[in-house]
Amino acid sequence: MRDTRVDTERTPVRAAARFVARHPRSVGSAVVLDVAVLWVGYQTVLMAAGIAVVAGASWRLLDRPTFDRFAGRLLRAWWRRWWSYRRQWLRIMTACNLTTIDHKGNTLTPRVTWVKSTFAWDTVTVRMAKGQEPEDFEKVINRLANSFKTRAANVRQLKPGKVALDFQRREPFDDMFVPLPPLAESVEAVNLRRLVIGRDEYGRDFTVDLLGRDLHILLGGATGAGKGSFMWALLRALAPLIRDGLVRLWVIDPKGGMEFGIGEEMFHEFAESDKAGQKLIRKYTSVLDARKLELGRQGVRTFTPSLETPLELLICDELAAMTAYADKAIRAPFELDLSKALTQYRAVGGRTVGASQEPTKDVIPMRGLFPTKIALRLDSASYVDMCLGEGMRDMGAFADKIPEYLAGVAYVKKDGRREPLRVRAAYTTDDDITELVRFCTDRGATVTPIRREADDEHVGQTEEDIYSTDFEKLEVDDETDEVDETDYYEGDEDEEIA
Ligand SMILES: Nc1ncnc2c1ncn2[C@@H]1O[C@H](COP(=O)(O)OP(=O)(O)OP(=O)(O)O)[C@@H](O)[C@H]1O
Repeated sequence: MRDTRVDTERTPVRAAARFVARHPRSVGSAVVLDVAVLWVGYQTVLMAAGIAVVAGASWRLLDRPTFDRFAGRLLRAWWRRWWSYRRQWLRIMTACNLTTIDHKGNTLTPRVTWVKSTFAWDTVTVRMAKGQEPEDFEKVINRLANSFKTRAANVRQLKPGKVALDFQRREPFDDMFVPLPPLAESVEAVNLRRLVIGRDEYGRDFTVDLLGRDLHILLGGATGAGKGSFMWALLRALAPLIRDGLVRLWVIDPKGGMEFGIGEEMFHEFAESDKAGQKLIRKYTSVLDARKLELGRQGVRTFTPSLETPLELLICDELAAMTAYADKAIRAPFELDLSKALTQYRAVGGRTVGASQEPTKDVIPMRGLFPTKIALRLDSASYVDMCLGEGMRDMGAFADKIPEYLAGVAYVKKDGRREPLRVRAAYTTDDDITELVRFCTDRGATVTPIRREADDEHVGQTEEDIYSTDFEKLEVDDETDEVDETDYYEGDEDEEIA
């Protein structure tokens, strides 16, 4: 049986030309090295190589994530391409029945064209042999994973004739304990630009920047994936500011308060039904509209949380219950208000965290407005790009491959960063939540249970009224309401401080 990847009538020159064409970088590096040896002598080249190795090793030791981002993954991809994949390729392809025979009886073998490597996963791009289809690889995917000694593997068709094989080499969170950071005692100990809520795959703190990059956060995850752990870890990181009235929580838990009912006392507003949630967000937007007008009048352009203008954090646990499954009369105004919350309150301290089991466009039409997206374990591969953005799964965000036992593990995509990052949130138990609530309310409860109020401004309205919500008019209305709103909130804060 002959290997026909190279022509039967190959000459050394043709073989060499083909090799150069197929491996331009490796051949280029070898040529540069040879020229350098001839030019400056091998001692100098050896010394330069030694310095480069020591510098690289020190960089890796001091800051592994940046080393990995800029150099490590290239070196690893190059090494793994040669050592792990190409070296044993023919043997494993043959053993897994992934070769075909052409009309002349020649054996055709799939060919590795590219290898990409992240901290935990390798992606091997393969040109299939004639007569193959992606299903041929799918059928033997576990055999491939075992042959290459990887934990898991996965096949994707990239385009006709090409597939990507993803191999998971390691699972950093198997051995990494993610501790719950201790409660900060004072406001001064909290940095809103670095709220620690977990660890990343390198063992670094995973932080959220509520003043800059992470204005609004969308969490996508199947049931039990651990969405709650991200939200509670964030609240825990904000604890002293919540206690002192510098952060106010507006929480919508439309599934009857299953997730957040336990923390009701520490919330400024709490809604545990879709109807109450819609009222809550309406109130939220009117408060921030009023603030926008007021700060605009004063010419204030940079937001600093204060007792007069606290950071207003809106949390919605199951967005789908508000945007997809609620009555149209609730859904339509909620979507308008949520879109407004995501686009208009950056400079006046409005922040939003939303969670959903189905991060599809139908369910969350405004998902593109969340600058930070976190994909926990998802039910389907197609949800990954829907949650994190186009092409993120190809870049290594295999959220659909996160095993159930790794609750709280997720891929994060932040605006301005190309690659997804794998992280795990610290887990907040019910006892930790009780401690948190006690801590945040020891100077007086902050909750104003909106759901118990009977002032539903939509009661008696027709669907048409609600659809014709006019934001310009709303702003005028807000101006009229402004004094009431401000009085109402300042009163609340004063009580808390006293
Ligand atoms: N960060 C974490 N670390 C370890 N275990 C976790 C973590 N987060 C969640 N878990 C485990 O997973 C379980 C489910 O978590 P959680 O209720 O937060 O999921 P969820 O995504 O909010 O689910 P649902 O959508 O059904 O509310 C928890 O009871 C806990 O045992």
